[in-house]
Amino acid sequence: MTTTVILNPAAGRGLAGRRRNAIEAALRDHAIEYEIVTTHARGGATELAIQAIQRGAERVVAVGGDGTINEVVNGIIDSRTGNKVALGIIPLGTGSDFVKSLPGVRPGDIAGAVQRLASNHTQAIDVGRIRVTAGRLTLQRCFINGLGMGLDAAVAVESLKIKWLRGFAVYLISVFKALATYRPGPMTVRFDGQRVSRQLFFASVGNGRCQGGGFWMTPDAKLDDGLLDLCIVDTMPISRALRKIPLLMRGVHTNEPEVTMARARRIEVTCPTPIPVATDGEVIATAAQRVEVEVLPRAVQLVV
Ligand SMILES: Nc1ncnc2c1ncn2[C@@H]1O[C@H](COP(=O)(O)OP(=O)(O)OP(=O)(O)O)[C@@H](O)[C@H]1O
Repeated sequence: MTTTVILNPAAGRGLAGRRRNAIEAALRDHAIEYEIVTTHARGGATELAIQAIQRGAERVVAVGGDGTINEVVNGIIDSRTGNKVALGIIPLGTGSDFVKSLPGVRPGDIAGAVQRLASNHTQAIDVGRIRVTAGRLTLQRCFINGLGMGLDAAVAVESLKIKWLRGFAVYLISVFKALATYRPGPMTVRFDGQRVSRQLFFASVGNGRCQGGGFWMTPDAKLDDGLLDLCIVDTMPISRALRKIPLLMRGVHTNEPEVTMARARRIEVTCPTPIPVATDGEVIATAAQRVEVEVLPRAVQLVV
C-alpha cells in the first residue's frame, strides 16, 4: 500500500513539526512504507494530497490539526477518489476536535495513530460541502468536522490573533473576546423544509460532535448517518451567554430555550448583515451573505 504522510509543521503551535522524528520512527517500527512531505503554507496540504494521489498514493495521512485534515479531505474530494484513497490521521493539532468523535482515538497519541495505520481498518464517513457567497465572490469547499456561521466563526477569527497560548485556553479567551465584540444580526436558516428566521448568535453545523477546541455543539452527531447536525443559538444577554458556556463544554445545552437542534441533508443560511464563516476551525470568509450546505454521504474512507 502506498502511503503519503502530509505533515503540517505549524500545527499544534509547532508540536507536529517537533514530533516528526517520533512519527517516522513509529512508522518504521510498524514496517509501513511511506513517503513524507511537509506543508509550507496555508492551503498547501490540499495541493500535496492531490499530487500524492496523482502519483498513485492509496492512503493519505494528515499530521496536524483539523485544518490540516480539512485540507487533505479537500484534496481527496477534488481528486474524486474518496472511495479509493483512504484518509489517515495523526492528530497533533491545538484542538484536534474531529478525532474526539472517534472512539478510542486520543489527540497527541502518535503510537495509537500509527497502530491504526498498520491495522488499516477503514470506515466510510460523511463529508459536508458548502458554497459561500460573499458579495460577488463564491467559494466551494468541504468540511469533515464542523461549520461555524456567526459568533462561533468569530471565535475562530479571534483565536488566530492569540499567539502566546496553547490548547483550550486559546479558544476560551477567544470566546470571551468574540462575545464582547460580535454584533449579531438577523439570520434565516432553512433546512430540509423547515425555517428559523430571527436574530441569532450562530448556526453551527456538525458532522462530528465537538468544535472550537472543546465545545460539544452537536453531541449526538454521527459521522456516517448521511446527515448533518445543526445547532442554532438565539441571541441573549452576554451575562446569560456566559452561564451557558459550561453547558456547551459538556454538550448538555440541547434543551435550553435559546437552542434549536436539528438534522438535515441540506441547509441554507442567508443574512443581510454579513457573517464570518469557518470550516473545521479555519476562517474561510469574514463577510458571507449566503451559505449553502449539503452532505456528501460516506464520501471518504477513514482509517479507524
Ligand atoms: N508550513 C506552514 N506554516 C505555517 N502555517 C501552515 C503551514 N502549513 C499549514 N499551515 C496552516 O496552519 C494552520 C493550522 O493547522 P491545523 O488546523 O492543522 O493546526 P491547529 O490549528 O494547531 O489545530 P486545530 O485546528 O485542530 O486546533 C492551517 O491554517 C494551515 O493551513
